[in-house]
Amino acid sequence: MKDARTAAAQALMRMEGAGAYSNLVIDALSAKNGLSPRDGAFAAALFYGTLERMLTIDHILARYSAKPLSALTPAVRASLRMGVCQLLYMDGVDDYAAVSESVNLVKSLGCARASGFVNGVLRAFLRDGKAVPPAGSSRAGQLAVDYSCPAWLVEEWLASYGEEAALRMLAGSLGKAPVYLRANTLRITPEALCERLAAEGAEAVPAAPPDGCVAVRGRLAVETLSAFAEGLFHVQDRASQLCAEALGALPGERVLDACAAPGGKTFTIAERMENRGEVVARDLHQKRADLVAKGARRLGVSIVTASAGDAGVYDPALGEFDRVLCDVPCSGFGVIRRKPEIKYKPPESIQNLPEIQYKILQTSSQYLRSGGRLVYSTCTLLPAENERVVERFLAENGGFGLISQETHTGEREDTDGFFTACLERR
Ligand SMILES: C[S@@+](CC[C@H](N)C(=O)[O-])C[C@H]1O[C@@H](n2cnc3c(N)ncnc32)[C@H](O)[C@@H]1O
Repeated sequence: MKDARTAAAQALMRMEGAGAYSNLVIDALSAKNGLSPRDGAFAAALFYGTLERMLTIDHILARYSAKPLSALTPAVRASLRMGVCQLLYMDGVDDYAAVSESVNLVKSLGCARASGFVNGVLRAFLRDGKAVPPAGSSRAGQLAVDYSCPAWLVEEWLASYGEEAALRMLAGSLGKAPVYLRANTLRITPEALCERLAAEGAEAVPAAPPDGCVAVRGRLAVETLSAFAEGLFHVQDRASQLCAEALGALPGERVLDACAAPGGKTFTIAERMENRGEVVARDLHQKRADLVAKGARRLGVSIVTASAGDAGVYDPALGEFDRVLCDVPCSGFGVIRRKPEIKYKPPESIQNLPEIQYKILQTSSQYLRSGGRLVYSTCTLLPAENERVVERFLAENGGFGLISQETHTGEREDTDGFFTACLERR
C-alpha cells in the first residue's frame, strides 16, 4: 500500500491550495500513480478520512507536536495527519503499521530528517491511549472537535436549528453518503431497474418517496454499469428528487430551470412531464450547459434545450413559463459528507451568496405566468441563504405567495441537507 499512501498524501497536499475539488484530486492522483482498484480504494478511504476529520486531527496534533502545524512542511503535516487518521479511524490498519508506515511515508516524500519527529509524535499519542484532548469550556468548541466542524458553523447551527437538529446535522456531515438513483421512468420502472441492476451485480431497492427513487446498497461505481450507458437512470440524492417533485411540472407545460447544470433536476422534471412540453435549462457557463445536453441525450429526454445564460439578467427572449426552478449556487453545507472540503472554506467567502441568490430568484420570477409555481432551493443549511432570501423576496415582490417551505436536516430519511421553498404567482 506504499503507493496508495503516497497518492493520498499528495492529494492532501494538493487540497491545501485554494479551490481544489477532493474527488478530482484523488482520482487524478490514483490514476497518475497507477494504483490497482484495491489500492485506489485504500488511498481514497485514507484521503477522505483524513480530510473529513482534519479539525479533530489537528486538535490532537496541536497537543503532541512541539512545533505549530503551520510551521511544518506540507509533507510532514500530511504524514502526521494521515498517521492519526489511521490510528483513530481506520480499523483495518493496526497501530504498529499506522506509525511505521507514516515514518516510511515521510521518508519517501523526501523528508527523511523528520522521520524521528513523526515517529515521536504518533508514539506519544499512542502511549496516551489515543485519547482526544478536551477542547475547552465552550459547548460549540467541544462539538467542533467531536465532529471536525468549524466552530463558527457549529454555533450557527445551534443558534438557527436548535440542539437536536444541530447534532443530527453534525452527525450527518460525517461518514459515507448513501447513493440514490432516479429511475428513468420514460424507459423503465423502479422495480425493473432494480432487477436489471441486480443482474449487473448491484443491489438496489425502490425507495419512494418520491416515485422513481431507488436506493443502492454497497459501493459499486454505478456510472460504470451498462444500465447507466443505456440511460436507465441518473444518480440523484433523494432530497433533490423531492425538490424536483415539489415543482409539480405536468406533461405539456413550459418549465424554466434557471441554474440547471449538471442537470439532475432537469432530467427528473422532464421524466415527470413524460417527455412532453418544454424544459429550458440554463447555466452560467456553456461547458456546464453542455453537461445538461449530454445527460439528456443519454436518457433519451428530448424536451430539454440547454444553453448558457446568466440567471441574474432578465432575457425577454425566453418568454413566459408555467413553472420556474431556481436551484441556486450556495455554500453547500448540506453535502459536507460528499465533499468534506466544503466545511473549510472561510466564512467570508460565502458572504455575498445571499445577494446573488436573491438576484437570481427575483429575475427568474419575472418569467412566471400568473398562477404559475416557482421553487427556490439550495443544498445548504444556513437561514441567510434559505429562509432570509425567501422572506426578502416576498417582502419586495408583491403578487407572490409562499405555498410551503421545508428544510431537510436528515430527520426523516438519510438525505443530503436541503432547503426547498414553493411559491406561487397570484
Ligand atoms: C446547485 S447547482 C445546480 C444543480 C442542478 N440544478 C442539478 O440538479 O443538477 C448551481 C448551478 O448554478 C450555476 N450558476 C451559478 N451562477 C449562475 C448564474 N448567475 N446564472 C445561471 N447559473 C448559475 C452553477 O454553474 C451551478 O451549475
